Amino acid sequence: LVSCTKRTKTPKSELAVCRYVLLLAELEAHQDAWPFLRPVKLKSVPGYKKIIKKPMDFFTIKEKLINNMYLNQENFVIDVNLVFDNCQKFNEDDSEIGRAGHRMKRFFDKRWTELLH
Ligand SMILES: Cn1cc(C(=O)NCCN2CCCC2)ccc1=O
Repeated sequence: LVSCTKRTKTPKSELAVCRYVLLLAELEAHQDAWPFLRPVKLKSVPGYKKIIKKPMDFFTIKEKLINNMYLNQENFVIDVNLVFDNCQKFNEDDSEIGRAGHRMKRFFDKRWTELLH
């Protein structure tokens, strides 16, 4: 993984990876992150496997980040939004996990915009 703490000038793409690492750490530390920290256990959540075609979670995103699988920033945002879109598809808005998903999405959108400027 790039050294995010190195003070020398790093190429644009390495700065982007640092932005993702920082943002992902903030998502994982959020109090409403608990439903999204690990892959949903397909055996213990009835219907999830059938309804959600592309499961995604913060831990999987971190793995992909560490294995340098995000060639451009769009793919990182696509996976983060997949977490929230899956959540909205599977959970009622007025449910514990549904509300957590909306709060996490609002938080992400705000921080992503702030980090871009
Ligand atoms: C995102 N999402 C997550 C779940 C879920 O059950 N997550 C496990 C929550 N664990 C319980 C103890 C520790 C964390 C179900 C539906 C869904 O859309």
